[in-house]
Amino acid sequence: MSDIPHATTLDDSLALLREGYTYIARRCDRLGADLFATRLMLKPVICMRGAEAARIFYDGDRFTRQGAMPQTTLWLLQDAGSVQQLDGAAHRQRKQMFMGMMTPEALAAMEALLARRWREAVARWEAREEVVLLEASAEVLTRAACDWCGVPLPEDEAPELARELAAMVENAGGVGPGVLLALGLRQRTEARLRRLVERVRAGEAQAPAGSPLAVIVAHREPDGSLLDSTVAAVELINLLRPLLAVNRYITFAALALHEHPDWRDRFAAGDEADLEPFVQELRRFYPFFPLIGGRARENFEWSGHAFAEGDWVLLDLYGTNHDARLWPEPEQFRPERFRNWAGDPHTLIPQGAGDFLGGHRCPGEWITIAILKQAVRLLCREMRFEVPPQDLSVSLARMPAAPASGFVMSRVRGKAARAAA
Ligand code: HEM
Repeated sequence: MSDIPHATTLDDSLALLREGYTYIARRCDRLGADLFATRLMLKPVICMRGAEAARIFYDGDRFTRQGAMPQTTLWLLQDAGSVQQLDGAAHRQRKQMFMGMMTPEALAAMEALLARRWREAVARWEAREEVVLLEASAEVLTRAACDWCGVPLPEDEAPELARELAAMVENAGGVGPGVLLALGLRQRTEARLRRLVERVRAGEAQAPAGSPLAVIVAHREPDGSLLDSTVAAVELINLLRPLLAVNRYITFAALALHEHPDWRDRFAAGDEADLEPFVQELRRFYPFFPLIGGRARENFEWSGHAFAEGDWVLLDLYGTNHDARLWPEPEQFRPERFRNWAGDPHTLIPQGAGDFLGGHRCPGEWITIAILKQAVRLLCREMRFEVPPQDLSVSLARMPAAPASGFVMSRVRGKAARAAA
């Protein structure tokens, strides 16, 4: 690794924890390079950022996700046996299963389910003095996600499942006492979904026709076998958990609308011309996944560096979304920048880069955008609320990030209540 700059310290784990989302970009700026070598958790690693780095990392079959993340992060997020841990033809076949779920009709169905669950929740929020949007939207999304997936969820179990799924996201950073608790909760969720898969296969429970549950239960591996029931449960969680995780973007949407009331007024008036640019800017601007890890599957050269099979590499997602060469004035929230955006797959990369089927780009990107558009409509057009004094700061050292207060709303009133008043 002597051909590329090295970060100066012996091990940078503490610096990564301290600097969070800005860790890689700061060093790239300081070293004047898009890649550098360092050590994390005492292991050698190459960090890189930028559109060209994203292309190298995502296009082709150069990297595997196996052995590329701390174990606890893997267990809490994608887990063993999941699509993300597969490579080559096996990955493509499983990924096709996910992409097949993301039809325009299915996205529209999710928008409708979200609106229904949101309206029900607003009626409950009206009775409360204050509502923390980060938590409240997690529960709404859990209900909508289960509806969408075809997973039965008794009314009173939604808060508990929301807590279980949220704990997986909250603790994915892999440090702190919450990790063990989150792992325990995850085992419970996994066991519940495994039983559901087994009952559907035994004809004791119904999976709605065409639902993701029905698709996963019937999906076949390249060798023709059904998915093992544990793997099927893991892939169901790989729908439910990230669908809930969109609560962070919804909370950031509320923050952006609060801080840029001109946008809120436009959406409230029904002007949706810039709704998609607004949502894209949300995904670019606000922190979510800081980085993604991979291990080289082959020897290759890039940017004057010889990568060897087995090398551990981290790609900076947040830093690429804030790279001033790609996004002028990156620290300004400016949806206008997406008005005529050509859709380059390697520059806006909060959910990965490159191609969906050929690589590990997030299959949930379109549904995330659909949910966010609908959430902006619901926040602006279906309810009124006040934003009491609170700490809305977003620490870039905390991964995953969120406004410190979780975005507290008071005096929530829904459209129906407003019309009757
Ligand atoms: C909440 C917003 C989301 C963010 C920030 C996000 C982020 C990401 C990222 C960065 C990756 C790429 C991982 C890699 O390169 O290895 C990824 C992959 C994945 N995401 Fe998402 N995601 C989100 C929502 C979703 C949703 C809504 C779903 C499902 C409905 C989903 C399901 C998946 C799956 C299954 C993969 C693995 C894909 C593969 O390995 O081929 N994600 N996500």
